[in-house]
Amino acid sequence: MTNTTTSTTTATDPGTKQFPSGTILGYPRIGPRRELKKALESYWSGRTDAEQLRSAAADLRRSTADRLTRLGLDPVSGAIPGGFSLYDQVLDAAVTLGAVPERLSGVRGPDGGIDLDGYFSLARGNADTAPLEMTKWFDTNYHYLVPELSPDTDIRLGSTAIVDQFREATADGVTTRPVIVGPVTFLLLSKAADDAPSGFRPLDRLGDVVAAYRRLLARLAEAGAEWVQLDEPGLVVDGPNSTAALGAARTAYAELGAAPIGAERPAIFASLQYADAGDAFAVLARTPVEAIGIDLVRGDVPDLTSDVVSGLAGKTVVAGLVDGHNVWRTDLARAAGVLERLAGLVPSVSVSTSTSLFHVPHTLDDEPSLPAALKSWLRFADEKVAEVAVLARGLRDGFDTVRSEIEEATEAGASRERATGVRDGVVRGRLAGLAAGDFERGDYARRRLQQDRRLGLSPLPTTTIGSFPQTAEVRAARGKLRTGELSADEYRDAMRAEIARVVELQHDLGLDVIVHGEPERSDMVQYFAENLDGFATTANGWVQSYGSRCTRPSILWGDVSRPAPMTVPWASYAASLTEKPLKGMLTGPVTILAWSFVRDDQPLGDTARQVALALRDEVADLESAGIPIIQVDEPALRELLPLKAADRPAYLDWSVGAFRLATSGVADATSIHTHLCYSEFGEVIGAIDDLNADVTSIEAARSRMEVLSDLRAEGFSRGIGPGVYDIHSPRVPTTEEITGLIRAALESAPADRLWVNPDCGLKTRGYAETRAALENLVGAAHAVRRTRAAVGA
Ligand SMILES: Nc1nc2c(c(=O)[nH]1)N[C@@H](CNc1ccc(C(=O)N[C@@H](CCC(=O)N[C@@H](CCC(=O)N[C@@H](CCC(=O)O)C(=O)O)C(=O)O)C(=O)O)cc1)CN2
Ligand code: MET
Ligand SMILES: [Zn+2]
Repeated sequence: MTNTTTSTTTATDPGTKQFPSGTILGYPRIGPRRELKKALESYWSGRTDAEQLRSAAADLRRSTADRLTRLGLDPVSGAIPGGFSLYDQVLDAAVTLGAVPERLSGVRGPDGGIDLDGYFSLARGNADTAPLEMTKWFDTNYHYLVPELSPDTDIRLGSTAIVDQFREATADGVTTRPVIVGPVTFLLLSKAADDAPSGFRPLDRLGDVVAAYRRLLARLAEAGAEWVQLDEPGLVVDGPNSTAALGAARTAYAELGAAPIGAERPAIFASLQYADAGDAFAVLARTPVEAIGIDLVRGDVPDLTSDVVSGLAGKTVVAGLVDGHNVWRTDLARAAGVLERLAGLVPSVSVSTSTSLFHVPHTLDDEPSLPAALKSWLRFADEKVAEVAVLARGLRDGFDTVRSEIEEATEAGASRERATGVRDGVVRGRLAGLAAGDFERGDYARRRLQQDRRLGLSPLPTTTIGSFPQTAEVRAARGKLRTGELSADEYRDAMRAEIARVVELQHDLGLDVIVHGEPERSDMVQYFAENLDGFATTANGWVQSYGSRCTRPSILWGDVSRPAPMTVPWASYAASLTEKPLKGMLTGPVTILAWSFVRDDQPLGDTARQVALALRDEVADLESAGIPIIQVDEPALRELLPLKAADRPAYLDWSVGAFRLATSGVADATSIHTHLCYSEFGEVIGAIDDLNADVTSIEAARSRMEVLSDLRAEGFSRGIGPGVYDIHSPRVPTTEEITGLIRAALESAPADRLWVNPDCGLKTRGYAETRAALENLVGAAHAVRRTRAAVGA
């Protein structure tokens, strides 16, 4: 193979440094052993002070820069990205712009700035104010904070933390590449504040936002930054704002690029991520940015018309060939091929990850229990950095110089294809034998009649979403099981004791439908992964989900089957303690996929149906054990909705199909519930109806029941439980507030279909607030029942 890139560097403006040949778009912030989580939680609880938090964060940034240097990124050419955040990168962008909504202006310090506690109040709320809303970052399980803008939000360079961090690294001899969410994506991810006039769109503030970014870039240039990365994944998403977004990108980057490079700004690297670059690539090619990043894991090499290629003069195309969002080893031969092809087409090419690596765990080196064969197919963040370094060396010195690394990767891929467990004839045979009837239940009216008769519930039945607070004692017991300090029997007894306490609490509170409380689950996906064949779980593979909260996504590597019942003993034990109906609790196939790292060697729909069949067996066993209600949670149904409109119908088809396959084996008298949260459901309302669940509980408290009118418009006519208690905050809602929400819900759904429940599970809450809030929830349901009975409704 030949090296075609060395001659291209001259195309770049002589004032501009060449973009580094290999880089990553971002790196995990939480720390290999969750150092940031621990520092944050200890600061929030008052055990440590601001200075200790600042120094823990600085230590983390320093050890990250050291590690990335050791792994082969150049410490002085801007190959090492900044992009650290104490909580969230979108919040950081908002704070950089000083963009604090009027309702939260109390978080400003005396000098008008936002100090550490103000920052955390925006993220987590305080005694007086609700925090910014939190929602999913593109199609991932990471949650960002939603900035609120109005025509008079004060937008100006409000914080220079990003400049300070650049200087901090420089002092250590590392020239980083500061990273910030780009101006257009920032506005696309923002929402209009409640007090904004109707018709206002955040994009209307583009001029002010760009002016503030211009000042930020000037400060970075002054500090010596040669490159800055502006993340613009918002530009690749199909949606009602797509056209406006591309127009805004033209304006924003013409304006930012007009400033003289070196003196007033660093060279600009605009990165597109999470999907095919589509039209955004050509748009950016025509702006005066110096580098454009594209996701070549999810997307293809862009159309390189002569017009686009001439726009690329002086620019570097940064090819995202190492997957930032999944853990499989890169097919280096394929990646090298793409790089060589690109190098022949455009003036200058570099290699990178497809997205920031903060979606994957730190390192495989801290996973002694993962089987060696599986490990040889995997790459976590550090190992991916090494892959980038290999490809960059190939680009610079010719791919012959990395021949052995390429061959090793090819061999690992071949061994994965042949490995036992990757293909299981029994599982495949079962899938091949599925018929249309396996996805269908009986007529809803008949189901409803039989379930009503069996359950005998009052109108507006009360229930919870499944989990009760995960206490330190419960987690400690699981810790002791792992270390062998508790035997399996002792652990089972500890969980049973917890279940008994939770059932008794629900009796005390007067809840109508009882749950076992999920104490045995470290996580609602990991628990099932631990009990199913085809999955592996990690010891330290933590990934940030929001703020200090992390998950250890499981690795779905082979064909999936269920060796034994997973939840039946817990549910049966809980049922034995109560006369009231017990609701069994499972995580649905789509959510199990969404929150795991999933094999990339077959269509997701096939994998989803395998998981669905395993769950179908569990549903059947719960039914045989006499459990009358089975809830199958699908909070991630919206999360996996493809960013490209053309891919959505096929996704909705397989995702809805997998849920139906898991739940359609039951008799009419068995009630199937589902639960959805953490998303805006507008775009998947039709799919929610198609799930064909008897009852759907859905997050609604913060949006004051908005979702109900959408459901009504869709003709949704089965049971519905809009959340009336926002479990994301420790605040206890009053009986009056909840009564108000139930009455609001009654305007969109009749009383005989309405359930009363919280927004989501209670695992992150404490017992004191949980008890108080549920007391008010039951009180509110009873109050509404009484007034309706009095007027004969
Ligand atoms: N996978 C997933 N994604 C999700 C959700 C979810 O529940 N699961 N919910 C939504 C919001 N996201 C969330 C993500 C994480 C957490 C969360 O609370 N995570 C916990 C960890 C939960 C866990 O895995 N717990 C384990 C391990 C706990 C632990 O830290 N153990 C200690 C030892 C404990 C001891 O001995 O006391 C240790 O390893 O150091 C367990 O209970 O077994 C945390 O960050 O603190 C909540 C919501 C959307 N996405
Ligand atoms: C993120 S959805 C959570 C549903 C689960 N049953 C729970 O209550 O925790
Ligand atoms: Zn939920």
